[in-house]
Amino acid sequence: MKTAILLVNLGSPDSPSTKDVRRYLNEFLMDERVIDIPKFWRTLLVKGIIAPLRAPKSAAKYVRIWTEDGAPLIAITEKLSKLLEEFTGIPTYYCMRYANPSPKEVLEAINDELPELMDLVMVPLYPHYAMSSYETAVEHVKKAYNKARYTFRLHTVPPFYKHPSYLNALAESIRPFLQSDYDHILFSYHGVPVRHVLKSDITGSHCCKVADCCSVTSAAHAFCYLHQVKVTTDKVAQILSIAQDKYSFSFQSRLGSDKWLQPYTADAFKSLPKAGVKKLLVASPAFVADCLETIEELEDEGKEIFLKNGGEEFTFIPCLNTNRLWVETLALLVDETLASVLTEK
Ligand SMILES: C=CC1=C(C)c2cc3[nH]c(cc4nc(cc5[nH]c(cc1n2)c(C)c5CCC(=O)O)C(CCC(=O)O)=C4C)c(C)c3C=C
Ligand SMILES: [Fe+2]
Ligand SMILES: [Fe+2]
Repeated sequence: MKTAILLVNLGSPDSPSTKDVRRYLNEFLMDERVIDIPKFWRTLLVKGIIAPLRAPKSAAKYVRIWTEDGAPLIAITEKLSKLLEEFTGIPTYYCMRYANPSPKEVLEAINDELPELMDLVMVPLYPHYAMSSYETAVEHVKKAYNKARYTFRLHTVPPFYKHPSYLNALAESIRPFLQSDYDHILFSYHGVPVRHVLKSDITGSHCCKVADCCSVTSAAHAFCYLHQVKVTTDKVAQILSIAQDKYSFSFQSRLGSDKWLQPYTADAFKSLPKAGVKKLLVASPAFVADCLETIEELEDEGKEIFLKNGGEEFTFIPCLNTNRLWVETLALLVDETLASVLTEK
């Protein structure tokens, strides 16, 4: 085989025990692209405060979502990898940014199992660019790849937030839910600190500096999480003919006291019922696999907040997971990346 695929996702703890969750949180939050403060202060903050305090609480949440196949995010990524291999006929592997399986061990396995390999296509399983998700995953895999001096080439699928095939797969996964008598659909994205958006602005003068920055054409958009989630939201709403006043977007999973992108999802769950939204649909397009942040934070906690504040029906729309159109989208993204490499040659 001359070509192979490597899916890269975020990763989950090895088990829902407090010890494994603490180890996972330490690795995750010590990443300089996630908590971007000097290493001395990051170490004090993460190892001294956040990980020890958060680990038992997060572990209890992981216990609630754990399945017989393990962590949902990993189990879904594994199934997706098998389906993609079946569909494309191309050997497909997966690794995680944090915890296991690590890029190092998977790259070694690929090298051992595919001696003829010439091109490995890495697919970061994030539709949108953020330094704390897409960028860190790509750089981590590249570091392991460069260290080992493999003979095969490594190529990377770019963020696909506005790729027609991804938008279509997402829209079709949402469409059946629109048959119900809903009042509003909320697109809830994982949040990031506003500072990260400013840092990723390659022009240094566009994001959050120009009025209505996300709508004004700029080279900054290639790296702007805020712009990209807005594009995904509007394009999916357009495909599904959802009226402008029937949808909105928000950001979840805030950590720490920094200013993160707003509006916050938890605030939306409180305010929407007061604005007359009794039947709510919630989609979460920043995640392509259901995980702690969707099953626990949206489906469980989110529903509770919404119902407590006067909401009547809360429906969570599952992530793309192992959806057939999503598998086809991944195959297309891989094909297009390989084609662009061949054109460059
Ligand atoms: C869009 C993808 C993601 C971005 C961007 C992102 C940024 C980000 N995350 C944290 C802190 C945590 N995130 C946690 C879980 C988690 N995050 C993502 C994706 C993105 N994170 C996923 C898919 C998951 C779920 C993992 C799973 O096992 O199911 C957690 C761990 C759980 C918890 O204790 O809440 C933390 C911590 C920061 C600080 C950040 C940007 C700076
Ligand atoms: Fe996160
Ligand atoms: Fe922007």
